[in-house]
Amino acid sequence: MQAARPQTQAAATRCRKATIVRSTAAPATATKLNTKRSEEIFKEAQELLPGGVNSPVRAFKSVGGQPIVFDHVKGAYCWDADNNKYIDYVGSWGPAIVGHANDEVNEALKAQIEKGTSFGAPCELENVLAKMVIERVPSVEMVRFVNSGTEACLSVVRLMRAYTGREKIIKFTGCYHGHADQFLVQAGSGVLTLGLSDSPGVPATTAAATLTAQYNDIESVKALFEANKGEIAGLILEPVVGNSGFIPPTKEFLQGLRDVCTKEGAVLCFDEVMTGFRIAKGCAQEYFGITPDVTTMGKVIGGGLPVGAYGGKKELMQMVAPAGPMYQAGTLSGNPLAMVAGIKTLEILARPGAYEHLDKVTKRLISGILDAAKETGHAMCGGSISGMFGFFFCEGPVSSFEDAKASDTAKFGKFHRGMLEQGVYLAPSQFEAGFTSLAHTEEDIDRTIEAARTVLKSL
Ligand SMILES: Cc1ncc(COP(=O)(O)O)c(C=O)c1O
Ligand SMILES: N[C@H](C=O)CCC(=O)O
Repeated sequence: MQAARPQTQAAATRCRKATIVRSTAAPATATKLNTKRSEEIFKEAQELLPGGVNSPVRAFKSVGGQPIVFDHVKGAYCWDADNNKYIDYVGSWGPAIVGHANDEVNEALKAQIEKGTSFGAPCELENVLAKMVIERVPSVEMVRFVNSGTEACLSVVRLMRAYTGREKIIKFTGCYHGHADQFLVQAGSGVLTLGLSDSPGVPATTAAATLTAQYNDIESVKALFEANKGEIAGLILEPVVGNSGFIPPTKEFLQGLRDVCTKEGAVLCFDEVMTGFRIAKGCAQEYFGITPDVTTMGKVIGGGLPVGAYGGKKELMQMVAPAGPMYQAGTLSGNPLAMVAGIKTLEILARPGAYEHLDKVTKRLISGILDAAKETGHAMCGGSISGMFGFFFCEGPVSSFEDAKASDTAKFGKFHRGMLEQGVYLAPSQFEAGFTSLAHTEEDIDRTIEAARTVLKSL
């Protein structure tokens, strides 16, 4: 076991000093995993489900090899169908922030199951979770619960349009806001991982109403507002990008967006589906001190059950039916199980030391991995905020999707496979952020850093 490593200065600074050394050593495939059951199950799945999966990035297409088929999860760990155990840094793509299958969340869920799993009618649990969200998130005075992040984001765009009477929206290249038509324009996540710049089936008129700017480049945003005077309903962004890999914003960039939207009468939306309650108790908007007009949420707010939400100033939210004319509905919206899991998760996150723990373990992880890359002669840059992190195989700094594309994705693929063989489960794409949880211990982190050093040495 490696001794505890002191935390060093910001990861982003260090990565610029790393040098590229191409190694001829064999890739880290020495300890071959037994994945026989995973292979059998995935083979059958390919006959039953498109690509064998229900969401594209799970298929491991960009890192090569077969996906690991999960059997069960607990705390910071997951086990596959062949009973291999991994330290998990995907956390179901973010929701598992208090650790997988958390006992307290599970107890609350079991009690709710006895009372019913779906009502399709108002219940007090909706008020409880709404109050927790409103208390914590600076921009939210009223909230509507939906069933996914996609649903939250597409609803918010409808709201922007209903409120302003304008049609065009601005998003950033490499940002992902779910799979609704208007977002499949230079999108991140699986769209980027699979190299699909957009998708067939999206009407040209819909795509044309989505304008794209470059992240961390306020001038590219101002130019769009200038060229489309009085036509832009709103702007949506990931306040910290996780869907082109981990890319933090500058505070000046976020402030610039706030100022330009106010000046132009456009609605500013922070898509906090990934960052919400992960970056800070009051989400990224609290962390950076910039208040958007509307916010979308998902992942953590459902504590591992399918949920999404959007909220904002009362003036805007009163447009939503039945308070106002903008229609949006859902059979399972406000589902009592999802509400219960969200309430318990937010309750646990409010306890003293929760965000300090996330910040501490994640900084230790990223600084250890970057040190290992430096020692072994690999160009790598990266960083973290609270329980969200990422790294790229390139000198850096990476401040936009355009920079991220220059990273060595083939090397990432080999690194990913090597880490699996060392018992570490990372997101199967260079263009996805990583997540830690309250269940990750310093021992887990040190084991991961040691694994990274072993794999990097072999690349
Ligand atoms: C920032 C962001 N917005 C929206 C979404 C869409 O959420 P969902 O997958 O729950 O539809 C995701 C993740 O997929 C996301 O990371
Ligand atoms: N990047 C996506 C969400 O954050 C990954 C989840 C998915 O699309 O399956």
